Amino acid sequence: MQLALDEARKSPPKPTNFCVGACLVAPHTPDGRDEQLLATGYTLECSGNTHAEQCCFIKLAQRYSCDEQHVGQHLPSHTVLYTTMEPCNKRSVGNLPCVDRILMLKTSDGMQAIGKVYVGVSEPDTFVGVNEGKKKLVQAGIEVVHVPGLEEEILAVARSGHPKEGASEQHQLPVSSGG
Ligand SMILES: Nc1nc(=O)c(N)c(NC[C@H](O)[C@H](O)[C@H](O)COP(=O)(O)O)[nH]1
Ligand SMILES: [Zn+2]
Repeated sequence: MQLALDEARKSPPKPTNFCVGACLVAPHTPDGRDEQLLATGYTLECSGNTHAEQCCFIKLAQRYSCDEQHVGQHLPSHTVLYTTMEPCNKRSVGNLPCVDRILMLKTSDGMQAIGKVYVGVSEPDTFVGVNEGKKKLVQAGIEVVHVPGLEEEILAVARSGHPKEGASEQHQLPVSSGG
């Protein structure tokens, strides 16, 4: 999760979303395959209003010269996604939520390419209320695991573009005395 947090710190702060970081990892296997970092991503890394998880998939699609929805065929089985904030389930108009992007990634034998998602924090209800995404992932057989211990740092980075608590009072314009 630390690597994902390091990625999140690279995201340009904005008041209208969170700075999130993600990475895709092929875990080591009993038959000796070493753990391998497949891709990293952070919010707004790729052009457009892109999310961290989405950037991982975009970069892999570029690497494999395929469409984003076919990236799954190039992923080893049981690929793991680390994301500092749980994948979104609702986006602004015209953007596919990251939960749906994860679910569409299938291996060549039709299995979910991503088998496990580690999240640093649940999504605060700042923008979209309750994020129902975890349920959809679990229903598809994807394990969602909360990694405790970095919540404060993750949220501080995520909100780095948001107005500071109480800041609004300091910048209130003096009320004109009419006239
Ligand atoms: N998991 C996750 N990764 C990200 O990279 C990111 N920026 C968010 N943020 C969630 C937040 O709810 C949405 O950013 C707002 O709802 C605005 O939605 P848009 O991003 O404009 O579609 N969540
Ligand atoms: Zn998202």
